[in-house]
Amino acid sequence: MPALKHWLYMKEVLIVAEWTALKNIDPHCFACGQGNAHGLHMRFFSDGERVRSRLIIPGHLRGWHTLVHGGVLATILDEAMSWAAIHLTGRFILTQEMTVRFKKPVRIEEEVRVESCVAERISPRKALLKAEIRNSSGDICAESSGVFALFTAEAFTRMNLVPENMLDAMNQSMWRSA
Ligand SMILES: CCCCCCCC/C=C\CCCCCCCC(=O)SCCNC(=O)CCNC(=O)[C@H](O)C(C)(C)COP(=O)(O)OP(=O)(O)OC[C@H]1O[C@@H](n2cnc3c(N)ncnc32)[C@H](O)[C@@H]1OP(=O)(O)O
Repeated sequence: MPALKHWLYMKEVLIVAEWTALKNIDPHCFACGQGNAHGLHMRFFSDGERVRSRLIIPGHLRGWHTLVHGGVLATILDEAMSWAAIHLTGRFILTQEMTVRFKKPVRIEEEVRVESCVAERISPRKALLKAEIRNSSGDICAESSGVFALFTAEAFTRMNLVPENMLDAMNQSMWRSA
């Protein structure tokens, strides 16, 4: 897949940052699983400092009338922070806590973009992540911050949350691009 290009100007030197598609090995996740019939089918890209995705939120995920349900926006933010935590720290993760600020309504069937980054590596086992959702006009509609627990493969294995074969597949491929 051709990489998207993001142009950054720093100290008058033009740097081209490649946005690389990130590999997903779990087809069932509600947010990113490509095989989940009821899911959001999010795909992620990273330039090495940020992670981003864009999607159109389907009509069955509405709250009031044509507005996207706030819990769905929280899921999108959680997922974006999770992928940033995984791919930018190189660890397995669990969301430990998150805060969401809903700033503007988002409409169903409208394209939104979400972008996330690591704000602070609090300790070897914790990171603070941030994410924001923008509508098609570029307005920030929702933003979040969250504390993520970071696990080595060995520590994540001890948590016994993911079957061993899946853990192996993740371990072999999670930090490679698609
Ligand atoms: C995920 C990997 C994916 C790989 C990806 C491949 C490609 C991508 C594909 C697909 C991506 C999908 C991405 C989806 C992501 C979605 C995110 C979610 O929805 S996560 C679900 C919601 N969150 C929870 O369910 C957390 C529930 N909470 C907890 O489990 C605990 O609160 C926890 C672990 C976060 C903190 O535990 P405490 O509050 O008890 O903290 P303390 O007292 O420090 O720890 C107690 C003991 O727990 C272990 N422990 C805790 N944190 C640890 C850490 N960071 N490392 C190692 N061990 C740890 C240690 O044994 C520790 O004992 P000692 O302190 O060592 O004596």
